[in-house]
Amino acid sequence: MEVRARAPGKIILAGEHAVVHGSAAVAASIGLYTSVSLRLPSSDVDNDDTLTLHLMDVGLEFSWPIGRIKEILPHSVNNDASSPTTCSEETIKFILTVLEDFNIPEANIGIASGVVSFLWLYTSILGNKAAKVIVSSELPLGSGLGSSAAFCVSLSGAMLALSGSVEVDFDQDGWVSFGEKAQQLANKWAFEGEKIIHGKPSGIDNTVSTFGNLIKFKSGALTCIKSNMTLKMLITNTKVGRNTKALVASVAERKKRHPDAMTSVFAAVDFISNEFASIIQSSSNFDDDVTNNEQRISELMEMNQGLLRCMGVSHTSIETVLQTTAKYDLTSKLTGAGGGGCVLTLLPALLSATVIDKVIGELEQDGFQCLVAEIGGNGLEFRFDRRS
Ligand SMILES: Nc1ncnc2c1ncn2[C@@H]1O[C@H](COP(=O)(O)OP(=O)(O)O)[C@@H](O)[C@H]1O
Ligand SMILES: C[C@@](O)(CCOP(=O)(O)O)CC(=O)O
Ligand SMILES: [Mg+2]
Repeated sequence: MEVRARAPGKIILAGEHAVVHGSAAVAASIGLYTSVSLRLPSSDVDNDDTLTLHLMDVGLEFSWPIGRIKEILPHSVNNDASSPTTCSEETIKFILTVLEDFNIPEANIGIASGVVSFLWLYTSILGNKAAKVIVSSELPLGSGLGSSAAFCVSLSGAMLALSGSVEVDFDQDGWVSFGEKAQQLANKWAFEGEKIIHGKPSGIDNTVSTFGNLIKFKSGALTCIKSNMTLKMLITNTKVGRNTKALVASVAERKKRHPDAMTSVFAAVDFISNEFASIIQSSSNFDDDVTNNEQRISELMEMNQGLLRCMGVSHTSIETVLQTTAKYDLTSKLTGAGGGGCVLTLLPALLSATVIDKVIGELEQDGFQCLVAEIGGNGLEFRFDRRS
């Protein structure tokens, strides 16, 4: 039996980092997906009693005899897919030492936390069944577009679909969404996976990846944003690698050193995100309103970027993108954890295609990679392959 699941990446329009400290943030799913194929052996011939994980994006394959899985993660014998649990620091460290056997190349060392996350989710949701799992993604990894959340959400979705603990319709054709209860459970499990990769995630990335669309998120609570404003954002990948866990920890350290100043910074971000959400929610399609709203959004993005600088998460590559887009009177801000990664540039509705092509040309000349992605599409979906 084979199930496939896919979950989208995201952009954070306002409020990254501050959201970890209780401020509001606004995010949207994007039309780039991480996909998982999960196959349980259907016959004894198929069953070689191993759990295999193939990570296509980094060309790595991991395999464990089921007996070894029971030794490493004994909770797999008594797993309970319906109650998400946190992997302890001790267990994370232990699994990381077990992964040393695989000699993961230094360039891909960040992948180890993704593998720990996989093992935790798998053994918690499906116990110690043999299986072959393949993951591939359209998202750049470690670039601020939420690949870690899309990884955890798509894995949780595929695992839950075969766990017997949520209701799924095996007879539907094509990609289908889970029901509300299954979505909630997949989101909770994905959050547990994100904790292993991010350390202290806010939960915004897994939530927007699970439910899709445009959301406002504050202190774990989600508000769906209904908007008829066509928001067009250019996404520029600086291709400077960074790690969300380290950046989130560096902001927490800065908060410890300057609690009052940082609390004020986070409070300012809260106002920015709330205003951002209310502009896109209330917008009309009259040309004057669109231009006026775009100007307000552009100013909020500029202020948010300034505050992200105060948090210490900008980077020279990000500042270069900002300077290039400013030459064309366009406003940009980093998205996600910063420190490199991706930058968003607001593309006003009346901006000509010629100008857009020129900006993209100049950014690509500097060695950056530009993406134009659909904003606010579907969240987690699954499909069954009946041939297997
Ligand atoms: N397709 C994938 N294959 C393997 N690991 C992945 C994949 N997508 C995400 N990951 C895990 O997530 C990590 C990147 O997460 P993170 O630093 O939060 O950046 P972002 O979420 O912005 O892409 C990777 O180092 C890896 O552990
Ligand atoms: C910095 C943060 O706000 C977003 C991180 O996003 P990403 O992993 O860089 O895609 C952290 C979080 O909210 O968990
Ligand atoms: Mg991430």
